[in-house]
Amino acid sequence: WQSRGQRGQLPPGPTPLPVLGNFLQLDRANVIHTLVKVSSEPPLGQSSPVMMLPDFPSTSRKALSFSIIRLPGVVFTNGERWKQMRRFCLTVLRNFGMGKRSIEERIQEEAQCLLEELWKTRGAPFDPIFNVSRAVSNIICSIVFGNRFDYEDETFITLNKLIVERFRFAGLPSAQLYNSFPGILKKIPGPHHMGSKYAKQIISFISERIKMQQATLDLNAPQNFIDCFLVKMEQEKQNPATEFSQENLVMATFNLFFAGTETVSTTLRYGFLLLLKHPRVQGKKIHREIDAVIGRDRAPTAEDRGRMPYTDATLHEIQRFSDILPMSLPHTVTRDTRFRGYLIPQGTYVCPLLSTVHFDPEEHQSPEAFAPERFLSENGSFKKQNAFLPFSAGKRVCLGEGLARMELFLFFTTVLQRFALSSPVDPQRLSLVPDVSNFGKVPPRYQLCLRQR
Ligand code: HEM
Repeated sequence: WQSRGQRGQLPPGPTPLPVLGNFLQLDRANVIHTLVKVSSEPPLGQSSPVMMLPDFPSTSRKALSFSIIRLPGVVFTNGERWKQMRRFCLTVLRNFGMGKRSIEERIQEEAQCLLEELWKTRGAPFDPIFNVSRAVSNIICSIVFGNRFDYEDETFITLNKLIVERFRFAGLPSAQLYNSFPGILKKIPGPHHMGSKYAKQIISFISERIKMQQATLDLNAPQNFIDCFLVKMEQEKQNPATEFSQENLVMATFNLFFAGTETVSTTLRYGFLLLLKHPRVQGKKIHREIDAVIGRDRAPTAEDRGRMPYTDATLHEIQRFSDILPMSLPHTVTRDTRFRGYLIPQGTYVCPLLSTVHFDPEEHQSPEAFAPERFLSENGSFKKQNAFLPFSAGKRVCLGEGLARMELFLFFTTVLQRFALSSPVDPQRLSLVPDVSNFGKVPPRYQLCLRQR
């Protein structure tokens, strides 16, 4: 109440309750729905929609800004630490992409391993969740750990399950409740602790790997992200202000491993589901384009994308429609900021709603429909859309965008080059309603059948 009265220039939002803030006004099964709805209702006397700031209880807002600034790693950090971590991660990703085996070749090889796995299904219905996530995960694993894992490796299977569950958990009401009242809920047992339990297990695996690599490190020949970080730690060990610490190593590795696995695999899973729901897109158009441009005798390459406008448009539409990070990641306003005539005070915790971009009816005709054609011009060439920000924008834009785009294209076309996808149930009955939609948007589980082409 105080801040509203004092400033009088804050963006409008629903009236918060004492202690609870706006918590009870959120549709907890679909938080994004509430946020998008409120953000698109223009306030009295204004014609343009305004960003709405959900009022979480003030204690948690403080706690969130505080923890965001202090967490180690690259994703949930700010200032000098973020600058150094981001620069380092980008350099390593780039260098490993230019090594003797490029990232493109690694993805092509992994896509062949995925095909072998898929062949084993012999047309029977299966849930693609872990086949896809293990293949995708192996790419970031080869960059951060320096090796891929066998799909049957027990540790790898467990890690992938943990990542899937951790991402899903972030979208559940219990995670939301925990974020809103961390001080109290930390002390009370219950399912809201599952998120940190999953994260701790992944972190413990990473810490073990680091120890192993530390023991065998050749300072003159670093082989992967962890090695490069260890070399940097050694070089900076006399610098008391260094950001190249053990803690940042563990969390930056966790950030890359997690972000590099779950995002791409969730998008692909949503993509295959959308193709089942819309057989016309797959059969007539994508298969035809793959046959015309790539044929059946060689593997797809990143270069093919430029000559495959329909497939490119479909991948863009899959990313727009699946909108897997509808609130992007949390940001903090670093100084008092004027926005459309309102004042957002320094230190305010804000979530850019990427959903309002992807489902903006003024930018996309019938935004609820899946229509790759919206990314095509009249003559059939690829048409860029401004209202397309799955990787967000600005200084904090996704660090793995280039890698993600290459993975999406190569995994998608390699699978579709060899298989026709079909659903064991009538496509009309397939649901596209996300399993959870909050921090992350997760597609419902479904069964898929593959027929060799
Ligand atoms: C389809 C795949 C992906 C999508 C949709 C996606 C989306 C995003 C979004 C929306 C952000 C937040 C940007 C912001 O704060 O404004 C982000 C950040 C980030 N992503 Fe991705 N991402 C994807 C794949 C990847 C991959 C493969 C990696 C691994 C290399 C990765 C690593 C990161 C990291 C480290 C950040 C934090 C960057 C920073 O804070 O400076 N992402 N991503």
